[in-house]
Amino acid sequence: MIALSVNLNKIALIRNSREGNFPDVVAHGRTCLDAGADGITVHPRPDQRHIRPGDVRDLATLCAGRGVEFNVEGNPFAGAMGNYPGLLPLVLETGPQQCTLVPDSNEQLTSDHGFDLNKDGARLEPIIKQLKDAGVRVSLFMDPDKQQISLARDVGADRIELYTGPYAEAVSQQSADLDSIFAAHCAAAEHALFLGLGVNAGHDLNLINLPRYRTLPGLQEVSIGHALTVDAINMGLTNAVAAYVNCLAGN
Ligand SMILES: CC(=O)[C@@H](O)[C@H](O)COP(=O)(O)O
Ligand SMILES: NCC(=O)COP(=O)(O)O
Repeated sequence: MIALSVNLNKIALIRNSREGNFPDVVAHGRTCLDAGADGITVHPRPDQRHIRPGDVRDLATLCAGRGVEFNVEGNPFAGAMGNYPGLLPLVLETGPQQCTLVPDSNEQLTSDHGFDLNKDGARLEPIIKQLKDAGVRVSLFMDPDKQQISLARDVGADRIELYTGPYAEAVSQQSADLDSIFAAHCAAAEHALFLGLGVNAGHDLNLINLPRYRTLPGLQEVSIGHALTVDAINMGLTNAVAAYVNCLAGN
């Protein structure tokens, strides 16, 4: 079974376009879980363009109460900004089951690459240890590069999350490179499994590109937000979550 973790960033983005709490991010998280999602993902960014620290606290409480996985993503090097305390303090305070470390700069529109662990491995290692000592599973956002994935194991990660943006783009463009891109993801996943790492995946996955991606060897979890939120506009959130659950089950 491949777990579906629904990313609520885009619900928060709409909420932040007005004063007040509409739509309510926690209520939408509850609806996703009621509809069959296995967990919730958020990616707080220092500029608080969508998820705010208070959302992380409230969703941690929701997920703990439901006994489901809470996955907090972000850049561990970004530091505090305003009332954003920095990823590590927020994760250590809220105790999610999983923290996915992502090498984003504050200026990025969205995540667009995995870690270069030749560059960042040494400073990630103590952060990973601190998170694991606190009982938080650590996943690293990675490109499908076997040498880099070996380094992910060496710095102590539990899992990798394969960055699926280029795969999704190749599907949407009907690119001639699609088969080789997916083959590289499969080889990367096999390598991670061989090293004892778990395999997650995410970014721009949708109902069109997921049927193939779900066949990735050993895939444990996908986190999906943008496309699922757009689908929810058309079909409703409960139906959208159910569609993704069915798709992951191969139906
Ligand atoms: C790591 C990843 O691929 C997603 O978390 C993505 O970065 C979503 O973040 P935004 O919703 O800010 O684009
Ligand atoms: N980790 C990927 C994620 O949480 C969702 O990304 P997207 O579906 O919003 O592109």
